Amino acid sequence: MSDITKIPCTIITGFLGAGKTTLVRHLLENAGGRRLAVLVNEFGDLGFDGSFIEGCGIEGCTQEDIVELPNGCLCCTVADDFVPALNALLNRPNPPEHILIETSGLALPKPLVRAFNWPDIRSRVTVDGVIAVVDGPAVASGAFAEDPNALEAQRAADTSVDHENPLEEVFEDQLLCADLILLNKTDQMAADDKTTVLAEINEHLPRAVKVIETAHSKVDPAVLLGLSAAAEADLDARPSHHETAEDHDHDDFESIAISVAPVATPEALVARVERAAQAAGVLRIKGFAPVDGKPMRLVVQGVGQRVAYHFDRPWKAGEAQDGRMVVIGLKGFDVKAVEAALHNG
Ligand SMILES: Nc1nc2c(ncn2[C@@H]2O[C@H](COP(=O)(O)OP(=O)(O)OP(=O)(O)O)[C@@H](O)[C@H]2O)c(=O)[nH]1
Repeated sequence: MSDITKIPCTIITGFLGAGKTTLVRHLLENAGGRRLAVLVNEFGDLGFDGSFIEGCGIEGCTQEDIVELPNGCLCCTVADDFVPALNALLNRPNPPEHILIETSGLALPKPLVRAFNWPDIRSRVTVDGVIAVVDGPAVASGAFAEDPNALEAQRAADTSVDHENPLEEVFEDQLLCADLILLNKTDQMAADDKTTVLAEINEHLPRAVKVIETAHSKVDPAVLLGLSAAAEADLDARPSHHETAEDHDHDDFESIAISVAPVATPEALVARVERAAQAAGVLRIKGFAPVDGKPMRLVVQGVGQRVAYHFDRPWKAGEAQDGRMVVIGLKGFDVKAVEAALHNG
């Protein structure tokens, strides 16, 4: 059980585009008066999810409650970024009652959980629970399944290779560390697919972990917060492909930011992003752009081949109306094709 004098932290993990930011927003909107703070970590170099959450307009949620840790992997920058950011939250005159940590979709959660044993913070915080958000349709489409041909080729080249593809490895690590799993985007899944995906998730789990089906990450906060898992004291129950932060680098993935010019209509940018998403190795595209004659900022994001858009907020006075898209992909993804698609349509 967790110590009630420690501030509970919930780690939200889940692959790129699974619905983590949507979940954080939902929890903030339904905090029921509880003082929440959010630490957001990004893989790409554009602080982004934080800006989505900041723009939420949720009552009681101020800019200082959202702390962004851009550029990289939380678990690898524990001393430099994570511990100081957490300490800054804890040292506030009115510290949060519960902290949500949204990890990058490519982060492995276990090293982050381990970081809660750092002397600086160990007596002050505890991991209340690790929540893994699963992109149901992506799993159903085989996005994380191992490619038998690739595996065979890898094995032939290197007998030490014990795992499948890097996507499956990250996906598995996130499930293996979870105290609770959200099977999300069920609004886009047929009943058969749900059964298959639930079976696939269960296959990966080393222990009994509850799976909740959700659409748009909607789940009662009372179910998610207050699990009292004290995960940092329970690391052995959470096997991982990478047991230490040193043991994992991010060589498997890379990201770039690309400037985009103002567009005439949202559909014009959506069409470009759809084409860019077809380039080999692309996993996630998201960003914003100005639309001719519109006072609002257009947000466009793609997960796999599915692209969505909305206007999130008015451009601020004096803010440069520069369009930028962040593209995350497997190492060596076809950057030229992505640039051509985003620039020329
Ligand atoms: N149809 C459907 N769309 C969803 C659902 N949950 C999230 N989305 C959409 O999926 C996209 C990605 O959602 P996010 O919440 O940004 O996902 P994320 O896990 O934070 O993404 P990264 O931070 O890039 O890893 C957005 O366009 C969401 O609106 C869902 O349950 N159903």
